[in-house]
Amino acid sequence: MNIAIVGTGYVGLVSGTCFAEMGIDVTCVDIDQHKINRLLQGEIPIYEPGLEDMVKRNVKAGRLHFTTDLTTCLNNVEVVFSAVGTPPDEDGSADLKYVLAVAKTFGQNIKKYTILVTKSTVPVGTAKKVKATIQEELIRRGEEVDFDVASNPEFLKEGAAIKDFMTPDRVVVGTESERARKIMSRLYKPFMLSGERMIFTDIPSAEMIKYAANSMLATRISFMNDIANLCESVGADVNMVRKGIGSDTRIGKKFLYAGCGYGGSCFPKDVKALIKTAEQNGYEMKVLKAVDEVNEKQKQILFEKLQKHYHGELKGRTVALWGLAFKPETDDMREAPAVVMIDKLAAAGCTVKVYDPIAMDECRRRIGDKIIYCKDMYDAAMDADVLMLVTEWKEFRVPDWRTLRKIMKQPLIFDGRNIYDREELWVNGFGYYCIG
Ligand SMILES: NC(=O)c1ccc[n+]([C@@H]2O[C@H](COP(=O)([O-])OP(=O)(O)OC[C@H]3O[C@@H](n4cnc5c(N)ncnc54)[C@H](O)[C@@H]3O)[C@@H](O)[C@H]2O)c1
Ligand SMILES: O=c1ccn([C@@H]2O[C@H](COP(=O)(O)OP(=O)(O)O[C@H]3O[C@H](CO)[C@@H](O)[C@H](O)[C@H]3O)[C@@H](O)[C@H]2O)c(=O)[nH]1
Repeated sequence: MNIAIVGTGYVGLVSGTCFAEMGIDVTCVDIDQHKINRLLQGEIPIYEPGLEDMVKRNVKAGRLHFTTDLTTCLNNVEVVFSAVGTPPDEDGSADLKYVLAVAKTFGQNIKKYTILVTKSTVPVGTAKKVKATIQEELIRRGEEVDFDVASNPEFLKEGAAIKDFMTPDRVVVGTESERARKIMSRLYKPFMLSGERMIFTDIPSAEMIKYAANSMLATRISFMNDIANLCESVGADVNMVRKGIGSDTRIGKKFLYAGCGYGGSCFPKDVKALIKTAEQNGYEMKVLKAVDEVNEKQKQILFEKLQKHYHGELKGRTVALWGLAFKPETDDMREAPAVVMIDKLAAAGCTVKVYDPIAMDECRRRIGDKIIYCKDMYDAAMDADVLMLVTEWKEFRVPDWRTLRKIMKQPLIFDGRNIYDREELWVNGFGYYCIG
């Protein structure tokens, strides 16, 4: 089977490579010539554990190709996945210009039955717009070519993307034709231990499932952040509360970790987009508005604690920041809490020394030279008044407390992900603040 995947970002490159791993012939297409050139030279433009080896293996096996030319490869494929970005518009709604541009090229060039599958996260009603765009182009050409559209939202998490794609909890496919459904079943068969994890729906439901899933997960996080803040006021321990409620199987253990806010390219934008979709349909998503508001505040909470500790006198302090990426195992800094923290610290007149195992280059690209980039975690902590942990990379979990106490100006830690043991830090002579 031959397929094309348009958009060679986190979703497109991972999905394409995983399909190729299953023996499918995949052409990955991107308009970014620089990105495609790098891929053609064997360079992987993003950091995702395990991806580089898998890309190389499949390129070598002749099953994975890269191009900027969607037009030509359309002649040879049965299915085209659209995995382009859907960034937030100024008003918070999803910007569909890239999705519709792909639909246009598809309509202008298909010569035989092909399915255009939207993998990007798009609001309900997008498939209709995609279909109308293709039909318009076919009318313009004066030709009739059979095609289908389908919705196949992606649920992978960055940092665990390959595992998530290879062994998905479920694959959701919204279709409106039996022919498309059969082809999609065949395509995903290698990933299914049993057919039960393949969920076929109508297209609007598939589009909604993606937003509802992300919104539910974001809701759990904001709820736990609210609980953590209350725990602090009443003298309860949020980690114990998490264990206590998570062991109720109706609640479950995952996505209950309090912290300095959720970031990334998905939760913040998808929560906002769903609020907007509701508004456009005359409905108010009260819960989600609160989820978003709690998260915006939560990203500032460590800074507020720091301000309180120093009675508002932050000017001239040196702060070491451990972690820049929005979560461990990725170089992605989109909507990362670290960005908010850096802005606040810099505006307050602090010197900020940062270290992240993978996201240093990405940070330089985004933030430039207003902060100091350090060669390792201890270099960042050297002569710092305070150490702030924002991203819970594994290498930060068991630091050498004795060394830290020696090299820091003051032994003071603000833990934005609750990874350290309060008692252990006190025994080692550190001042310790966490979430909750
Ligand atoms: N990042 C994630 O973890 C994740 C997970 C699930 C779903 N999603 C959704 O998937 C979509 C893609 O996300 P991403 O993080 O991979 O985005 P990304 O920004 O990493 O990649 C998008 C790619 O699309 C390319 N592109 C844009 N227009 C194009 C066109 N007309 N033709 C060819 N290429 C084009 C861009 O150059 C870019 O390389 C979004 O809708 C996102 O919400 C993302
Ligand atoms: O208990 C938790 C779990 C996560 N987070 C934060 O939430 C954000 C998002 O984390 P995660 O969901 O692991 O990463 P993403 O790659 O953004 O994945 C989400 O967004 C993707 C894009 O839509 C979906 O495909 C995934 O299913 C969904 O988990 C990060 O800042 C985490 O630090 C918490 O604060 N507490």
